[in-house]
Amino acid sequence: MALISIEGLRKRFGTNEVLKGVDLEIEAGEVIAIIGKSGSGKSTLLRCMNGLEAYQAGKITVENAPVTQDETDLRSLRLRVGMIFQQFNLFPHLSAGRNVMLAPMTVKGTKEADARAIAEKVLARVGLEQKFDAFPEQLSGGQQQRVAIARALAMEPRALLCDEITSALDPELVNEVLQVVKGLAQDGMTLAMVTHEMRFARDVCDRVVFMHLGQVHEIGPPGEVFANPRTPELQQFLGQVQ
Ligand SMILES: Nc1ncnc2c1ncn2[C@@H]1O[C@H](COP(=O)(O)OP(=O)(O)OP(=O)(O)O)[C@@H](O)[C@H]1O
Repeated sequence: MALISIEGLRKRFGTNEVLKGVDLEIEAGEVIAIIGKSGSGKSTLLRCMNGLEAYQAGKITVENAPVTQDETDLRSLRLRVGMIFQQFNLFPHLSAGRNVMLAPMTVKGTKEADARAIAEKVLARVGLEQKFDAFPEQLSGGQQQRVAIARALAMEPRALLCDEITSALDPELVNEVLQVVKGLAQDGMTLAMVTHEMRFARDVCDRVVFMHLGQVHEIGPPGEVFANPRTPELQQFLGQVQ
């Protein structure tokens, strides 16, 4: 049984159909890179998986529970699936530690002392155990994104969805964030990443999903997808990004 299962997913904004029947199964512990041209529907696919966007047709389940816009379903989904965005979205008036503590305290009702212990643990996991009391403006972009990853981890999710999480960073800060994600992958976290980092996709991911015009156009292990693209669309895309 796949951890995340997507069947015949269709999503439109007004008359613009952005996802045109997406099928995808993600197993527990799998690391998936979602690649494709701008506008091919990558972000929309992730946002549908996390209940941030409603969809018109098809079915998404996480651990067999349907992803819908129903409040109860959404609350249970938030406990199981975390999402990290291009923008870090930290509260500027709260320390790194407090940013991390907030999620379990507000969503799960975790007591303050327990939330603090969780925050210390997850900040250590992203290499920021020294930065509990630092405010976002005192941190680099890479460090802020690592706090955002820690905040997602504080919910003890079954899967993490990452939407271009290094795209807002200066090039020299990209690697420290990717290293953290690589560590999570090695620890068995289920990950779906929309990314432009082809080397990361090749080195770390189990499978690569190439989106084109709102559909999964090619899918397979990176060794196959990058070395032997079957369609001209993927050949052209790889020619542009590599
Ligand atoms: N909230 C929205 N309202 C209307 N149209 C939207 C909305 N979000 C996305 N779209 C449209 O959906 C299409 C797919 O967008 P999406 O962001 O999923 O693509 P993408 O592959 O992630 O692209 P990028 O790499 O540029 O982020 C685009 O045509 C976009 O304009």
